[in-house]
Amino acid sequence: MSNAADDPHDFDSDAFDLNSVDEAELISVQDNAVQQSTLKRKSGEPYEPTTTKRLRVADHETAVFVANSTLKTRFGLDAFRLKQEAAIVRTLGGESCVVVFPTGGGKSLCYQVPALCFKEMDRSAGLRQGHAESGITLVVSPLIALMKDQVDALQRRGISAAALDSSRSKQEYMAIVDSMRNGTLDILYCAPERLNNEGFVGSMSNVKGGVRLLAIDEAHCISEWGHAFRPDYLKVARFAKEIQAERVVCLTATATPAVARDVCKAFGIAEEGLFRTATYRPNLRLLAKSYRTKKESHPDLTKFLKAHPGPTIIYVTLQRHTEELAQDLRKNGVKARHFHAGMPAAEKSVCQEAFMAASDVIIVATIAFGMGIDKANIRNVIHYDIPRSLEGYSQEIGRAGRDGLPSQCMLFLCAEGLHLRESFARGDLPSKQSVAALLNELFSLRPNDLGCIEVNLYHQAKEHDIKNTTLKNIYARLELQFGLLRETTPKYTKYEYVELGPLKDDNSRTAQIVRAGVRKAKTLTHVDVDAVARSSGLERSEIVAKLQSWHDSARIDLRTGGVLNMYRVLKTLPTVKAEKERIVNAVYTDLQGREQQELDRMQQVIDLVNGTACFSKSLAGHFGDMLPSGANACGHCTWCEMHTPVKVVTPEPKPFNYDVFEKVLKAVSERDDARFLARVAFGISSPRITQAKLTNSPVFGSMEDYDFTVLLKAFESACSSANQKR
Ligand SMILES: Nc1ncnc2c1ncn2[C@@H]1O[C@H](COP(=O)(O)OP(=O)(O)OP(=O)(O)O)[C@@H](O)[C@H]1O
Repeated sequence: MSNAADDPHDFDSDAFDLNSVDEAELISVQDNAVQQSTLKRKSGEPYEPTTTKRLRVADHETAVFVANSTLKTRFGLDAFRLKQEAAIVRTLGGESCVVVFPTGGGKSLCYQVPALCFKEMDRSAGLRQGHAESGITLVVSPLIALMKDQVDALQRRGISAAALDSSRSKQEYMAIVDSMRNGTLDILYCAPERLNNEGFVGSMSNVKGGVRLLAIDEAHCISEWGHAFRPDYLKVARFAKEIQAERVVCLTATATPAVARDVCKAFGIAEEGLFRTATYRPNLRLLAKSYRTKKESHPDLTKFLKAHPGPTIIYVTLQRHTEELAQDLRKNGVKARHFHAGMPAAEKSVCQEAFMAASDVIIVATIAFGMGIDKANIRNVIHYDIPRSLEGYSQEIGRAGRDGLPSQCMLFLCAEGLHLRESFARGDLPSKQSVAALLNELFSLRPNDLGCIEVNLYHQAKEHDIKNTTLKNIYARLELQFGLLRETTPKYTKYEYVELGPLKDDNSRTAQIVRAGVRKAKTLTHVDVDAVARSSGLERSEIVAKLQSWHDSARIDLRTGGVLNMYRVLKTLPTVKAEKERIVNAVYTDLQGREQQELDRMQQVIDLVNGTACFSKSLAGHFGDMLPSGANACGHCTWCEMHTPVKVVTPEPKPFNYDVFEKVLKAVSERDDARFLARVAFGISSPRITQAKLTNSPVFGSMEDYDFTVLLKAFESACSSANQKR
C-alpha cells in the first residue's frame, strides 16, 4: 500500500498543525502568571460540573421561552427539531448532556442557542453584573475547515464568534483574547490539540464570567472503544475540570450504546442527559453485492449508476483509486470526478462546488469527501471498498436522501477491498521491541530546567518504526494511565527569516538582544532561540514574540520548523527494569487490543450483509435502536428482497509459497523484527519500510493473499533461526 489513503484514524491531519504562528508561546507570555496556579487544581477524578460559578438553576419555563425566542430572533428558525429543545433546556438548567443526532440533524444549535441564552437568562434572573459577566461557550471541534464555516455563518447572523487556529495573525489572535477577557465574545471554537497548551488552559480558567458551556463536537472520539478514538480527546474531561466549565454538551452523529456510556461516564452525565434520535431512515435502501474481483464488478457499477441517476458519492479507500475509478467511469460514458484530501485546496473546492451545484455529478472520493457537505438530494452513496466500520458506513450513507426521497446505498464486497482494509487495521501495531526501545529511550531522558522532556515525534516514529498516530496514543497512555507525563505547549526548534524591512528602528532591549544573537547566512538569518534565551536571561517566549511582531509588521518573513513536543515530567521516570517492562507490557497489550478491535469492526460490516436478517434492522440494533414499532424488516434492503446472505467470495487458500517467501528474505537482509518482514510481504507500509524504500520493491505486497498471522509466524521462525546462527 504505497499509495496514500485518507488516514481513517485522523480527520484531515493537516487541520491540526500549529505551524506558522507560535501563538502557543504568545499566550503563555500573557498567562504565565495565572497558568501555574490553575494547573495546581488538576486532579484525576471524573469531571463534575462546577457549582462554584453556577448562580442559579434556570427555571424550566423561562428556559423554554428564552430558547424558543432566541431560535426565532437570532437564527430565524420557527421551531426546534428532534430533541433539540429538550437538550437545550436541560443545558440551560445547568446540567450536562450528550446529544446523538444524525449528520445534519441540527446538533450545532444545541450549543449555539444556549450560548446566546445565558445573557438573557442572567438578565431575567437579575444575576451577574451585565454583559461582560456572562462568560463564554467554548467549542472543541477537530475540523478547522468546519469551524471556520460555523464561525462565518454565526458572524453573518451578527453573533460574536471566533475560532482559534494556527492561521490567525498575532493581531487577530490578540483581538480574540481581548474579546474573551472583556466579555464580548460569545462562542469560541478550538481544536482538541489546543488543550495541550498550558497557557490556553490558564486563559480559559480566567475568562471573565467563566466558561458557561463546553461543547465537544465529534464526542465519540473520547471513547477508547469507539471507531475514531483520538488520544487528545481523552484529555477533554480533565480540561473541563481544570477550567471549571459549568456544564458540558457532547455531540456526535454515531455512538453505539457502549460509546455513549463511555462519553456519559467521562463527564458524569446521568442517563436522562442522553438525547438520542432514531437511526432508521426509511427512504434509504441498503443494498450489497459480492464479487470475486474488482474488475468483475466494474460493468455492474456502470449499470447501477445509469439505472439510478442523480448526485452520487462513490467511496473508495485509496486516494489513487479515486482518480483511476473516475477515469474508468468517464471512459464508460459516466460523468465522474474524483476527490481526496491530498488534492490542492483550489481543486478540492472546484470539485465540491460542482457537486453542490449540479444534479448529475458523480464523485469518486475517499472519506474526506462529505464532511460538512450539506446537499439534500444525494441519490446514491456507493461503497466500492468495504467501509472501516458500521459507524463509518452509517455516517457515510447518512449523506444520502436528506430530502426524504428514495435513495440507494450500495455496498460492493470484494476480497481486494477486504485486503486493503485489513492492511490498514494491521498497519498501526508496531512490534513489541519497537515499543520497548521507544520507552527505554524515553525513560532515560533527563528533564530540562523546566522539568520537561523534549521529543521529536517525527524522528521517533522513523527511528522506532511506529506510526505517528500510534506514537501519540502511547504518550497519551503514559500521561493518563500512568500519570508520568503531561503534554504541554510544543515548541519550534528552527526559526529563520528573510529581512524585508529595517529592523534597526526597533530599539527595545529584546530587539537588541535578538539582533545580536542571530547568525546570518546568504539569504536567511537563523535564530537559535534557546541559545539566545540562555545567554540573555530572556524568556524563550519573549524572543518568539519579538520575531513574530517583526513578521506581523512585514519587517521579516519568518519561517519556523522542527516541532518539538514537550512533556512535563510528573513522576520520576522508571529506572528499574521490572517496572519498565511492566509499562511496556501494558502499553503493548493495549495496542494489540486496538488492532483486534479494528479487525472486529471490519467483520461487523461483513456480518451485516452476510447475516440472515434485515440490514436496516441489524444496523439500527448496532446503535441500540430498533425499526419503528419494533418491526422485523424494512422491506427494501438486499436481505428483505432476496433472503440470501451476501457472502464474501474469498479466493481459495493457497499453499504456502516458499519461493516467494525466500525472495522477501533475500530482498530484506534484517532479521531483527518479524513484523517488519511480514509487513513488507503483506504490503503494509511503515516509517521504516518507507525509509528503506521497500514500497517500490517487487517483494512489497508479494504475499498479500496470505493470512497475515501465518506470515508473521513464518517470519518469526526465520528471524529466530537467523539469530541463533549468529
Ligand atoms: N430546528 C431547526 N429548524 C430548521 N433548520 C434547522 C434546525 N436545526 C438545524 N437546522 C439546520 O439544519 C442544518 C444542519 O444543522 P447542523 O449543521 O447543526 O447539523 P449537525 O447535526 O451539526 O450536522 P453534522 O453532523 O454534519 O455536523 C443547518 O442548515 C441548520 O441550520
